[in-house]
Amino acid sequence: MEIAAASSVTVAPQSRRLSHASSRNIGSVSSLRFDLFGRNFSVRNPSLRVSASSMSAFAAEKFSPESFLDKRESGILHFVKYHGLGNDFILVDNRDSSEPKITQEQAVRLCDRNFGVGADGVIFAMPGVNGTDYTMRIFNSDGSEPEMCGNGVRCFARFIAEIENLQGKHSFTIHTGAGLIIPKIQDDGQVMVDMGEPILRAEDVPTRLAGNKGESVVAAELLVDGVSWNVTCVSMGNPHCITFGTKGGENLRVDELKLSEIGPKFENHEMFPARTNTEFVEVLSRSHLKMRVWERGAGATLACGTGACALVVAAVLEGRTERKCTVDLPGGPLEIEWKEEDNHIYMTGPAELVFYGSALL
Ligand SMILES: N[C@@H](CCC[C@H](N)C(=O)O)C(=O)O
Repeated sequence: MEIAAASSVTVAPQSRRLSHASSRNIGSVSSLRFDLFGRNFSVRNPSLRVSASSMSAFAAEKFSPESFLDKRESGILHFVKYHGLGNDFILVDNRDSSEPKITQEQAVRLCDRNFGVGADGVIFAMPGVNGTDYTMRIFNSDGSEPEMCGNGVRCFARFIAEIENLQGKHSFTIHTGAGLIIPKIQDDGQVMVDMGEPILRAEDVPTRLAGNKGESVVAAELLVDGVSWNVTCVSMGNPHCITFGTKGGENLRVDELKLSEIGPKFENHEMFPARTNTEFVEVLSRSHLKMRVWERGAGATLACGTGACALVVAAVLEGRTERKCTVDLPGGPLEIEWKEEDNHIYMTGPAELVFYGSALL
């Protein structure tokens, strides 16, 4: 049985128990809606029996993902949490507006793993522009706004399929800060994304390191805390600094890295005017790489899709691998191919729904 309780239901703020002057037992419920401090709340499967006094009790509409997302109470954000290989996001249905439903400060609070929902970022599904189906915007967990997110766009595709109630194979055109991105949901649920072309011109990455291969920065020297690292700089719309190790040093063993010490030094290095994401990479074979990432605005994450694409480009430019590679990230593998015929990078990997929720703003 589902019950929607109108505003005449009162809740004792401290005990959080329904209070009632005179009561009429209306049985056990599987879903309850009520007002608290002027806000509407939903409780599924409440372990209580509800008594109604002067209130009017009536059957609510069925509690389903669609009706859940359609509610627009002020002060409450309905969201769906997804992850792509452990890189996790709060997805917001923003299809009715080109302004994000929450501020960057609110995103920081929601992403907090102790005081909020917990996520690496918040992603907004917005109306398309210039003939595209949708626009994707994202706030990092520190509130900054990146141009693009690879794992996020796979989650975005699954989210759209969910809220548009689409089944099976689907493809969308998505406008992002990195231009047009086209994800395709495959039969097995994995998402293949045309991530477009890499940007290599130093100024456009952006990096202040001087181009050493034409205008690109490939296997160049970057001094970090007195240590000389070998870096290649690639933008996938967002900036990446890729390193396979120190100058003249051994191949990196990424498990041995002190990522939280070294990561912020790359992220905030003066050579990166827009800060940078950094991928530390170990070459396992000419088609198999292993990486750990320190993300701009989010720190150590379990996966970075744009990072995996950028590092395959770097590995090819440095002559370390073929153009098609499996990249092992802490959260699992991604398949990446940098195609010669169109210069586009294709990324294939999973995106999983974790839970639906509502958060107080
Ligand atoms: N994890 C993402 C990248 C998210 C944006 C990044 N932190 C930035 O600031 O550029 C991915 O999967 O690509």
